[in-house]
Amino acid sequence: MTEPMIHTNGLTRHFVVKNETVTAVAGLDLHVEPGELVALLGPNGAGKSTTLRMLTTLLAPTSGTARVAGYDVVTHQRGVRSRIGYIGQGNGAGHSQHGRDELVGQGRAYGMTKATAKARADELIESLDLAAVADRMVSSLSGGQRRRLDIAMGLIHSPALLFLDEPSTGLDPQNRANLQDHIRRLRAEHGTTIVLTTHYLDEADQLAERVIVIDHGKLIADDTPARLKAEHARDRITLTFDTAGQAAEIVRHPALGIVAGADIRQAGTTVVIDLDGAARLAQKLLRALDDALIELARVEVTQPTLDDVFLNLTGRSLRDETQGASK
Ligand SMILES: Nc1ncnc2c1ncn2[C@@H]1O[C@H](COP(=O)(O)OP(=O)(O)OP(=O)(O)O)[C@@H](O)[C@H]1O
Repeated sequence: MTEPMIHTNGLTRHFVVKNETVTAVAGLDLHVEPGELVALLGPNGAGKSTTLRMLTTLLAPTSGTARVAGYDVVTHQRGVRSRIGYIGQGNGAGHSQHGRDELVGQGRAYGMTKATAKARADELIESLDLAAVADRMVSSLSGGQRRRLDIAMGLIHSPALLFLDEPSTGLDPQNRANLQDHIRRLRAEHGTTIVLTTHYLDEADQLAERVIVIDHGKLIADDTPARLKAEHARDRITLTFDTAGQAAEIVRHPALGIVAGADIRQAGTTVVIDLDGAARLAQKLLRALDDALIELARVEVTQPTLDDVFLNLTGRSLRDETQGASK
């Protein structure tokens, strides 16, 4: 049996701020297998970065244990560091050098020979699409190019496990999509285990095979995006009427018997119906409403998002809390 890439037991970190104890991470049990692409998702202050900093040996746990890439993060820090890459928030390549030189320098810092470091830098420049800019000053690169160079820096020593702390924050949608493609390719070509933190619900949904949702330092859900949505959220049919009075009438109308078992509520001029299998039932419902001569202003059928999952698990929206960060 192969050893898991990450295994934590009751991982906990407190900070003492002005005589008050802040629990940033509260007893996390995590398990990541080699080759997985996992997203840690949670609102601001949930404990994502603190978790990553403990897993990468940058911060000691207050209690609990963590084994990463075969080593204990407290007793074998060097072992962990030799096998992982870590791209923190806004760190990485310096400004005053050429990208290629930064990469070779980083390789040398890991004890690689000059020739090996150069060959590896060439390989990463190629695979992260940096050929056109690798010989420019780092300070002249765009945000997306900088992020890709940061990732190349984290990969110079061919780590088995790569941690990315909010890789897409600050990038425009096009650069985010491009970066996500590169992350997928890295995994496909090299089998690198990737653990990333993100505020972006769609990023976690599209990119990760497994999403670990953290809130107040605790794990609140851990599964594939599809299963999280199937288990913790339902499809939604939203009916909009011209007046709130019409909407109130519809809530009690027999035509809604079609969606018996659904969670039905009125909000102003809309009637929101949460149920499983909305696509199938929406058609029947519309036919029944039509037969009853009920006029609709608008109909919308939507699939649940990871935000719905978070909302159902915590009663709060992740979207509201992360608005500032998503701009
Ligand atoms: N060095 C520190 N000293 C005191 N408190 C800290 C420290 N680092 C983190 N915290 C607190 O621990 C909690 C978790 O912070 P952390 O940065 O891990 O969250 P996060 O999920 O990464 O948030 P974000 O998405 O905003 O980066 C927060 O309440 C934060 O204020």
